[in-house]
Amino acid sequence: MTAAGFDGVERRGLMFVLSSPSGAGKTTLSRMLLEREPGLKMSVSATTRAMRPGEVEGRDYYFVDKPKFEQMVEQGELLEWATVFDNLYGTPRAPVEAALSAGQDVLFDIDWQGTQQLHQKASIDVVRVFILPPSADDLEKRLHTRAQDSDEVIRGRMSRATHELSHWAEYDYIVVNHNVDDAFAEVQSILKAERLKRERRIGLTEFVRKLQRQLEK
Ligand SMILES: Nc1nc2c(ncn2[C@@H]2O[C@H](COP(=O)(O)OP(=O)(O)O)[C@@H](O)[C@H]2O)c(=O)[nH]1
Ligand SMILES: Nc1ncnc2c1ncn2[C@@H]1O[C@H](COP(=O)(O)OP(=O)(O)O)[C@@H](O)[C@H]1O
Repeated sequence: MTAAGFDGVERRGLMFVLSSPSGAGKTTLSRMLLEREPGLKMSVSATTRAMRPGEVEGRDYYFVDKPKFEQMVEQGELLEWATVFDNLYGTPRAPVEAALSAGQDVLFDIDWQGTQQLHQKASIDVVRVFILPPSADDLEKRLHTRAQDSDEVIRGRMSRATHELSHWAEYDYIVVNHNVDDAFAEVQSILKAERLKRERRIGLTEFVRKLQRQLEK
């Protein structure tokens, strides 16, 4: 699980989690991060929910039926899984392990239940970021603007938002998504700072020893 940083110091890969009430902007911010941050790979979840217009199999989700999802659970293929809005969602284990061992960081768009499970399994490698909408009105407007869910589904998502929101204090960082560029800059700063943390940079001892030898000459 190692990656060379830009300064050549080897470090462990990290698991970068974005959670929020539905519609607060996780998907938007994830796409921006993936475009601009080399070395970051998206964990594509499996879900039993229906595909939305514009979604692509294998890019947004692996769309599976319930028996297939249950089989994945039984065979230990999921790193974590949970029921959200009456559908099942889970993180396939193999791609995450492969990315981390190839020295990549992995980005997760998962809910608080999945975040808790990941944190129990790999706490020091998990960075948890919670995205808040500026107001309930903005959240509702964003769900309508996205225009991908029926009014009934949007009502369900709004009522679940209160529940998702109640878990905000379990996260390491909180970003309020007023303006997408500002929110993105904040999320990107968190990733950059976390990549520099001493305890992840397992190559530091060797690097500093080398510096000391150079100074002693
Ligand atoms: N625990 C868990 N939650 C997931 C996973 N994939 C997606 N979710 C969460 O499921 C919720 C619903 O996702 P989705 O149906 O795509 O709607 P969205 O909230 O508008 O993005 C969101 O809170 C996601 O973060 C997963 O693999 N595990
Ligand atoms: N800062 C923002 N201001 C206005 N609209 C936004 C902002 N961030 C995201 N949106 C829009 O809100 C809708 C929901 O965002 P999305 O990223 O799909 O949320 P989530 O993945 O959290 O459900 C999308 O139409 C997106 O373009």
